[in-house]
Amino acid sequence: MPAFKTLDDLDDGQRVLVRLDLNSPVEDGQVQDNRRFDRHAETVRELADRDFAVVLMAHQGRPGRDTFVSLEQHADILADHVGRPVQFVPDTFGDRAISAINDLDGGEVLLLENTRMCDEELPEEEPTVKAETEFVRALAPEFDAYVNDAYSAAHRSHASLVGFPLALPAYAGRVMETEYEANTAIAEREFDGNVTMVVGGTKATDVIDVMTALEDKVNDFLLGGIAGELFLRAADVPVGRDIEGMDLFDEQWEENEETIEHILDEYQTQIHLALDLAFEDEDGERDEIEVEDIAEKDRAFLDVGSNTVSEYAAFVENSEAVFVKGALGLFEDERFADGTVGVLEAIAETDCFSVVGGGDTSRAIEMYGLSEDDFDHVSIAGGAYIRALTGERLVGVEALQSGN
Ligand SMILES: Nc1ncnc2c1ncn2[C@@H]1O[C@H](COP(=O)(O)OP(=O)(O)OP(=O)(O)O)[C@@H](O)[C@H]1O
Ligand SMILES: O=C(O)[C@H](O)COP(=O)(O)O
Repeated sequence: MPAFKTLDDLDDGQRVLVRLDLNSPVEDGQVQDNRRFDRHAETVRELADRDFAVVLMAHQGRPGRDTFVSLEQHADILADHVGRPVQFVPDTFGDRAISAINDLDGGEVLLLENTRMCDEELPEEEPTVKAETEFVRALAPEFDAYVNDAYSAAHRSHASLVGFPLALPAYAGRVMETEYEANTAIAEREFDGNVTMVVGGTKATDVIDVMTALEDKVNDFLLGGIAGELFLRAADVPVGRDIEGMDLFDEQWEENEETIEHILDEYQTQIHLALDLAFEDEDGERDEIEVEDIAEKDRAFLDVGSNTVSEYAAFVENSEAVFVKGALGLFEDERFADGTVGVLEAIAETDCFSVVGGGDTSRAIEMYGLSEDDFDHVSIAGGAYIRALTGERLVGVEALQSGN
């Protein structure tokens, strides 16, 4: 059990400051609705129903990027999910924010402006330093308690995440609680049978870190995506050609070649590589080729093939627990979704303990009509999920734990 307090330990009707992670894709200035809103709405609704005056903090993007925008749109999207109005004030901790907080009654919800618009939020510093910022010192006296629900940002030592737990009694929100439990399961739980990990996606370094950290915990790694092709390359298969506009292979190969070759050599029996791969033929259709028939690096591969899916599905069926990190193909294009979706379907049909993580990969569940209920947990975390899998500590979680 996590050594942090939860909403069950909090008396109703108080004034609470709640950190969410509503960091979202932004297209042409429009904030895109996504699963983070839906998940956090549960925590917000519970607090409002219990008559708390609920003040929310969250971040969006990083200074200098197109995604660094106000949280005004987030308030409207969140209100739809919570089923209650969510007021918004374009201020982080100044007079306007304090006045809006003072005007808030029990059962009402207010969202403050993007925490990263406050200069003291971002530089990564020790919690004790963050607790002394004006940001924390101005807001904390307005509240009885601080709730952190932003598991997916818990790897950042920012003021809104690590400063407030030192200034107020601190509690974990419902998202924090469930994400923590599921994502640390691979490190902390003992499973009776086989533990399988599906690793794909575009980030070779992440995949390598996960495999190295979990070699004792995981019986079988099923590889796909760009990472899988880099491992095939290490096994002397001439693959890893980029599609136009993407530079996914050569740089990552140069950076990771030695480590990939070492891992392949060291953990041979645990590592399973694609048997066949899919590509786009001259007519724009999906076609497949056996890996052993690939003679030249003359085309880009965009998915694992159907024999690979069958083999990977068989591993899944014999597993006690399956963890997923990264997609097996370019699933956003329907022609190349078979690998990712086929393996997710196999997991959904099997009665194993399952966790699916990674912002992109978990999107495939929604896109292809799978039900989240068929998985034990679908994480809304990216960087924090990887860190949890590799056993790395999360400062935001530690700040909650040390306050108790
Ligand atoms: N063969 C391929 N060619 C091009 N893209 C691929 C291929 N295989 C997988 N991908 C892409 O990998 C992406 C997922 O990779 P990523 O490493 O970002 O994983 P994630 O765990 O879902 O995300 P994140 O870590 O960012 O939250 C998908 O968007 C998919 O299109
Ligand atoms: O979206 C995320 O993964 C988290 O909100 C962290 O965002 P960051 O990588 O910009 O700190």
